Amino acid sequence: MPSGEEAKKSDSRQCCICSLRRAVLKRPKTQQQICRECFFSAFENEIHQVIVENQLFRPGERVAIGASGGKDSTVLAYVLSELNRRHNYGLDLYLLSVDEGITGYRDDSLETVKRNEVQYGLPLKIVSYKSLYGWTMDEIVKAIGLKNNCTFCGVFRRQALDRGAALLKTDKLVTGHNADDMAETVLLNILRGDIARLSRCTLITTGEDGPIPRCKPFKYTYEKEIVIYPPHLKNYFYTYAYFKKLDYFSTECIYSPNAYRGFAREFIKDLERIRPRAIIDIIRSGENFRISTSTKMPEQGTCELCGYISSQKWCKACVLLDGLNRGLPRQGIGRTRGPNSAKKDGLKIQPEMETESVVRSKPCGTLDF
Ligand SMILES: Nc1ncnc2c1ncn2[C@@H]1O[C@H](COP(=O)(O)OP(=O)(O)OP(=O)(O)O)[C@@H](O)[C@H]1O
Repeated sequence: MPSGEEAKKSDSRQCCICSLRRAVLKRPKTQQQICRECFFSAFENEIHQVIVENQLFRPGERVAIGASGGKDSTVLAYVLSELNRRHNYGLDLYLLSVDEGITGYRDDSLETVKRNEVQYGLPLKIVSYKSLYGWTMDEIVKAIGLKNNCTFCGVFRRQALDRGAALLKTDKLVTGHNADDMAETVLLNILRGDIARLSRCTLITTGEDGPIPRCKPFKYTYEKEIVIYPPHLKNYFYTYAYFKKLDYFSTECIYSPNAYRGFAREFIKDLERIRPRAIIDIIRSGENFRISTSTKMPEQGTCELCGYISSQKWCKACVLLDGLNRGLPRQGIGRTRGPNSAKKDGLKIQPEMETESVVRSKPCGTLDF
């Protein structure tokens, strides 16, 4: 909620868009003082424009919405079903959830998605790590500990969403990644010097050469406009999810001490406080990066084991799974040697080699979307 002073200020102002109603919020993205109705229109129209200008969908397509029950994907499911109706996109929308097997977190958020299924009238499909990989995240964390578990979760989720979308026979998968997520990822890929990921992380649609294209309709949508800003940061905003009274799950993952990403996030929030455009500027910088034609890029192939897209002999999920199943849970973490490099140069992986490189690696989870 805004402080008393902020509330008083906006009480006395008229909406700068319609000049009819009282302004009830200052848009984080543009700093305009506007009324609730104009905020809804501006928020939804911007997303509609992004969808149209980038030709994200074609009439008749089946689209899976990656639904975690969290703020972004809940707002995405709501807005996309509204826009689909209003603008006759002609899409068949589905909710697709991945149950990572995190007791006390994902089981609760899945209850939210089950309610969203009824509230928005969208069919729901749930796929689980246990059924796809034979492991839950609770079991993985027992094997690897809290450090680096985000790597497993990110890699497995990516594939799980693709596999779920294939089961639903959808043409596209959309996720609720927002502008803040995008800016963070640009920054993290720069910090890691990961040219290949940097060149594709700002694309609104990725994976067109893979099993299923993925789109991010919230690419330019500020997190602060999606949901109320965390109260501990002392900055309160009435935002879309709040005004629309949407039913979402707001607890952080109990296994997410992803410190490196957390620093990037805080850095971007600090920049945004000084200059709200900073988030868009970072995304634009990412979009404008050009990789020299002489830079060697990884070639896309398929995993020898599971057939999933991979630039190595084994995809990352198979490397991680192989490590888990052989009691070497650190295999494939960071820049450790794994079956891919071992196969290439005929080396046998020694646990001590892995431990040494794990110390140098940083827990970033996956920096791809
Ligand atoms: N368990 C899941 N099942 C289905 N989709 C998921 C799941 N986890 C993440 N996603 C998809 O990936 C997007 C980004 O997820 P991430 O956890 O990085 O960010 P988030 O800001 O917490 O998103 P959200 O608020 O939607 O949970 C989500 O918006 C959603 O579309």
